[in-house]
Amino acid sequence: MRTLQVSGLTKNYGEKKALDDVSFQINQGEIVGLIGKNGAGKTTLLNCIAGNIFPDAGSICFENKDLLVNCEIRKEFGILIQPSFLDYMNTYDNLRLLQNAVGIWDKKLIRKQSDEVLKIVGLEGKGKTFVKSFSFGMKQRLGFAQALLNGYKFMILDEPFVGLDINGRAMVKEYIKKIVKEKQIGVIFSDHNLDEVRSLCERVIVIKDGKKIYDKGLEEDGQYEIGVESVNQGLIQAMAGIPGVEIDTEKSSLAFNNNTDLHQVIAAIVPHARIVFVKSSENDLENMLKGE
Ligand SMILES: Nc1ncnc2c1ncn2[C@@H]1O[C@H](COP(=O)(O)OP(=O)(O)OP(=O)(O)O)[C@@H](O)[C@H]1O
Repeated sequence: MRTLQVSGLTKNYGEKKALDDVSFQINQGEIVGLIGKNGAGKTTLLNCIAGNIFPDAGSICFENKDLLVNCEIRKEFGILIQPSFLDYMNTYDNLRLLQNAVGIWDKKLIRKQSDEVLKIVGLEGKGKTFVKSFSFGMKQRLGFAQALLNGYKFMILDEPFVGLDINGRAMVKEYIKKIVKEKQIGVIFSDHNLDEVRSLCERVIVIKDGKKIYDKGLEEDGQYEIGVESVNQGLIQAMAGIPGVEIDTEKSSLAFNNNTDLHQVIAAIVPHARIVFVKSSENDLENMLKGE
């Protein structure tokens, strides 16, 4: 299993604790969004995983191998963190350097792979253009192309949508979903916008002041639980007509998420059982981010 395991990650910059005992796991085929306000520690965390920063404590393992020792594993990671290019080289040459770094020297293969990723990111025909003439958004697209080139096993993307227009954002999202499905790689990406994150992933990690304060699947957000005095046959039959409602007879409760209409469920319960409580974790995440 290609699992990324981050344990007890801590990084200080002098007195400043940029990361404080952060632990989580990302499985293959999983896209995880990393959210937090400015200065929360997102880039530091991604840089530690990418090997650009050495943590003060903790471990990062991939496929059960310690990444802090086996650095070469990262050659097969697609990384987009503050993309940097050699401005005096053209697009092809910038991509070629990365391919050479992972041991690809075959010129035909290099050109084929480069043309493929340039097409994906909408820079088709720009292979011979010097990078210094690129706009910020075009550089961001090229940065994503670089990440795609080496993203065989895992992808680390720091604010991949910054500077991209609507088409660019849609392209990045579509392609991330596609490769995750096809190659079953894991992806962690950071962003400030919860809607953007929701549209791409199923799980969100929130960090605040270097600490992980939230780590849940988005489907767990917006859950309802209704307690009843007792679960009877009439209630079971009534709930059978409403998709998404799970009945726990032992706890005398019903659980469903916000895809199911709360009022419809309550109306269906009332003729059969007395409601004891209604609990909602609706939009925990949204509330938490507002409260930051
Ligand atoms: N090289 C550094 N030297 C000193 N402090 C640093 C350094 N890099 C980051 N920091 C501090 O560490 C904390 C975390 O920074 P980081 O860049 O990881 O946050 P972030 O969540 O990525 O922020 P943003 O959303 O603004 O990009 C911040 O307080 C920042 O000022």
